[in-house]
Amino acid sequence: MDVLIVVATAAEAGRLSGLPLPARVVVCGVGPVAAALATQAALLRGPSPDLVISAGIGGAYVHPSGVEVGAAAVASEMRYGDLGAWNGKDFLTFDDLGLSVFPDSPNLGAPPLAPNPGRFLAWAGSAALASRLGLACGPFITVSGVTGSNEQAQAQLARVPGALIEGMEGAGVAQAAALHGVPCTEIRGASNLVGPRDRDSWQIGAALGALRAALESVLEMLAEEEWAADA
Ligand SMILES: O=C(O)c1cccc(C(=O)CC[C@H]2O[C@@H](n3cnc4c(=O)[nH]cnc43)[C@H](O)[C@@H]2O)c1
Repeated sequence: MDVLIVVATAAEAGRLSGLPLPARVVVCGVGPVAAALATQAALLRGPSPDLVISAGIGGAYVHPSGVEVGAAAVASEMRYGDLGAWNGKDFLTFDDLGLSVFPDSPNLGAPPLAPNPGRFLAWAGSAALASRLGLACGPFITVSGVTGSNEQAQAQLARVPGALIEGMEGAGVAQAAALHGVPCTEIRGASNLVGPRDRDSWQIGAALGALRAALESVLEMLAEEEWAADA
C-alpha cells in the first residue's frame, strides 16, 4: 500500500526519516490552508497513493477518555473546529448555517464527495488499526489558531463530544484527499493539553517519539495484504 504522509514542519519530518517504505513524507507548513494546498499539489504531482495520513504533534482534549500527553492517537474523523460563524458567544457550524453541501462541480473532475465539507470521515480501517496498536481512536479537530483557554476547549468538546486531539492541519489534508477520492486518516502524538497556553509544559520530544512509533507500526501493518481491501 502506497502511503503519503503530510506533516506541518521539518522537525516532524526529520523525526520520521527512515520510515519503512513505501511512504512519502510531504512538509506542508502550519495551518489548514497550507495543509490542503500542499496535499493537493502532492496528489496532483502523483503518483496517487492508496492512503493519505496527516501526521504530527497535537493538543490532547482533557476528559475521562482523553489521551495523555506523550501518547499517540488515531482519528475517526477530521473536523474543522473554527470554520463557521460566531453569533455572540455561540459558534454556528456549517451544518447550522446550511453550508454543508459540497458543490457538485463538474469542473473539479472528482466524484460527488461527503456532503459536509466541515467534517471528513477517516479511512475505514482507522479504528481497527488503532485497536491493533492499542491506541485511542476518536474525533480530531482542526483549528486555525491554537486553543488558549479552558472555556474554548470546553466549547469545542461540547460541539464535538469525545474529541481527542486538536491540530491545525488534519481537516485540510482530508479535504484535499477527498477531492482526489483518496482515503485519509490522521495520527498525532499529544505534545500538550488543550487549554491555557503553557508553552513550557509542552512535551514535543515525547509526542514525536510516540508519533514515530505509531507510524512505524502503521506502515508495517499496512504492508500486510488484508488492509489493502479497506483503502
Ligand atoms: O505558543 C507558542 O509559543 C508556540 C510556539 C511554537 C509552535 C506553536 C504551535 O502552536 C505549533 C502548532 C503546530 O503544532 C500542532 N499543535 C500542537 N499542539 C496543538 C494544539 O494544542 N492545538 C492545535 N495545534 C497544535 C499543530 O498541528 C501545528 O502544526 C506555538
